[in-house]
Amino acid sequence: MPKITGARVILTSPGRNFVTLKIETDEGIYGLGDATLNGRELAVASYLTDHVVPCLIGRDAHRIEDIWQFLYKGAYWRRGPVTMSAIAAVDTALWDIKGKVAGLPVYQLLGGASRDGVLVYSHANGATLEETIESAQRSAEKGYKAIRLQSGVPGLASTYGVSKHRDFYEPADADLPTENVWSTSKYLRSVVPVFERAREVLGWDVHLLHDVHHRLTPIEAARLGKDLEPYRPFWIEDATPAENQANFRLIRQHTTTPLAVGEIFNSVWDAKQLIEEQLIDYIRATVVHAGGITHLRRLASFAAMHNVRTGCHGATDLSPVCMAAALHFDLSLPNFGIQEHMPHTAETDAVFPHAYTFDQGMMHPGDLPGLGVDIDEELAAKYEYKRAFLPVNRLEDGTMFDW
Ligand SMILES: O=C(O)[C@@H](O)[C@H](O)[C@H](O)CO
Ligand SMILES: [Mg+2]
Repeated sequence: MPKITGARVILTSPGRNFVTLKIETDEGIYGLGDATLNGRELAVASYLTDHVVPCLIGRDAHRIEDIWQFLYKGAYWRRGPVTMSAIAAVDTALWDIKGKVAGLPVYQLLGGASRDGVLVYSHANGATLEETIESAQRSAEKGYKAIRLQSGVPGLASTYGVSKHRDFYEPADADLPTENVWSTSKYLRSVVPVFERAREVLGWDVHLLHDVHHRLTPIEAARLGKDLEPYRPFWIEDATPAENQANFRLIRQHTTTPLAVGEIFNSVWDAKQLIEEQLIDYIRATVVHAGGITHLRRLASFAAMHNVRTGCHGATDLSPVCMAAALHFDLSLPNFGIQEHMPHTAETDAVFPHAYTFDQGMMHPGDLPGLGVDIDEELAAKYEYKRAFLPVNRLEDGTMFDW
């Protein structure tokens, strides 16, 4: 059995912050886990270094489930994004080690491939409708079969999903939170024209998605869902905040537009009612924020019983280590739906060399033993951690709102 001899946190910021856990064993094999919690990175780093690493030394690295239960039950204070991201990093690193010891890619340990490749969706952004459509056309030319459309809202200076950099949306770049201004009525008027134009230009063979980013009330979301029905969106995401899971009942009663939620969830318990009552179609939880591969499998199995498929979060606030883990998970899962794909910068890819590939709108985790992703520690050390926040949002009268 591989015995854990050391574990440490590696901070790096090749354009944005990433937290990585590296677990070493006496057999010279090591594993990696992503522990990045966008905007709160150091909290997870400390949780790992100060409270988790000392408990790992000397343990059998093969006992993934037991270590998961030890960290979850042993914390006493259960769940929450910091705790669950820390547990996820350990869990992911242990799957990586198990794969390397077995000489098999992680998806083989999860039951083997359930499909040839993983359908991914890209981001199309633009300050105006026309810019967004052009961005979507570039995605289609790259081979994407599914595209998320986010467009600037006429009358609002800036909004979620719209970037100053062409085709690349990266919100967490401010030393203190940037303040955006929001108007629901202006937004609601702007969405349908984007979908209408996208169908005219891109046709019907491509899946179109949209992220509402928790900004509507249930009745407003119901209206948007109905208005978008003629354009057959693949989903609308985070239509309303989900702390109160019953919120989704109202949306569901009014529209057949598929609903996705859960990138900010960290546990199966965050989605219990949503799944049991079949209030959603896609669950967005992913490896790093939802307790690792071990917990995400549990969530996906539960979802499968209620016709809910997965649609893992895959923005650039998750490192290539999480992306690799998500792809192994996606490939193996019977009730996989879609995977978000927001390519990392060349700087990030150089710090995290990886075996996963993109071809014609599909991704594959590759066949290297373990996760097939590494970290170049020398290069990583060149990019120092830099404090960064996500933006906040206020209504036009100054009221604090959901971002
Ligand atoms: O669906 C998404 O990719 C987004 O909601 C981002 O992950 C979020 O804004 C944090 O950067
Ligand atoms: Mg989202």
